[in-house]
Amino acid sequence: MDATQCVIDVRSLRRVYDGGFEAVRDVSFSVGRGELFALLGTNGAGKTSTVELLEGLAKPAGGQVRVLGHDPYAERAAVRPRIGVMLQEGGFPSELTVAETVRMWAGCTSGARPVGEALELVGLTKRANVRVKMLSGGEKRRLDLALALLGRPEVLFLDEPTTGLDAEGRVDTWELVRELRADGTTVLLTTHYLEEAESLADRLAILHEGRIALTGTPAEVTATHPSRISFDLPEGYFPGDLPPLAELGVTAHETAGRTVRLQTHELQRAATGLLLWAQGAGVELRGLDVRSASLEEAFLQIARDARAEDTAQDAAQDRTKETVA
Ligand SMILES: Nc1ncnc2c1ncn2[C@@H]1O[C@H](COP(=O)(O)OP(=O)(O)OP(=O)(O)O)[C@@H](O)[C@H]1O
Repeated sequence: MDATQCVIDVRSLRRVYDGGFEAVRDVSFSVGRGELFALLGTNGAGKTSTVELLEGLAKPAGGQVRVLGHDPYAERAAVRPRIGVMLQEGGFPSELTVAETVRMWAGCTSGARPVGEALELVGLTKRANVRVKMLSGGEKRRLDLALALLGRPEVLFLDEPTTGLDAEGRVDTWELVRELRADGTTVLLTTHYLEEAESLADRLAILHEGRIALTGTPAEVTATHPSRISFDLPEGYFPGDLPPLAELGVTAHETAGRTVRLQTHELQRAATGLLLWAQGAGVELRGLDVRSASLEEAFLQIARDARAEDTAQDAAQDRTKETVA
């Protein structure tokens, strides 16, 4: 990526908490101007720990972070006015009203949007005179977002922006984030919602136990996993009666009872071949289920692989203990 276009650059980043726990291990990625980059991961994967380093809220134990060409921790004064931050926990004074909160924040923000405009952006206009303590969880998230947007930031960090929002609120927030991106704002987002990353992100990384397990565009990450087809073998037919599966682009198959399960990276070719075969044979493929590869599948596979690795490591440790004993 051209250095002038690179807005966030992270190299071999590490974060170690007191007590020695390494929450971020050798994380590297970069985000270009106007791009939306999503960090995904299971609970405790290290998303917030990473984002806090990018926001300059903590000093890395190793590696390097550059935001808009600066070290966000050491050169906070240069970076802070140009970024907007929506933390997971906002924590505003609960006795102030929504409008008072935004006004107070605007007082500390150079070039702040008018209060009414900020509230309008996040759909809180009608709640302007309500005390913060009376807001719902979703409304508090909107207020958080309004504050992050106050200074018209060049770079926006959104840590789980739609957690706690109802379906309509989520869609509204997605629309707003799309508009901000279209206006040239660079966005780094963490989320638990795979459809959120799939629909918004230009590129994403899936974190697992502090490391990037997979990264790319949503389409690239999805393509690392196969699509699946399953169906019941028609009465009187055996797996050997099916057309040659390799010729249909099937990469793996198994039969359990009468159910056949296939995996393929060429879904259309495999499905068409099977349906043509069924039509030619005059049989029905009962229970036919065709699923294209999804981000969810890629995500779940990482969790499964990690569990299998943990189990293998535990077994190896048990064997070592037995040998020592
Ligand atoms: N202050 C801290 N001291 C020690 N360990 C911490 C601290 N904060 C977080 N951790 C640990 O670091 C790991 C990563 O936490 P982090 O909050 O970054 O994960 P996350 O991916 O954002 O999770 P979630 O999706 O649940 O918000 C977790 O194991 C967590 O328990």
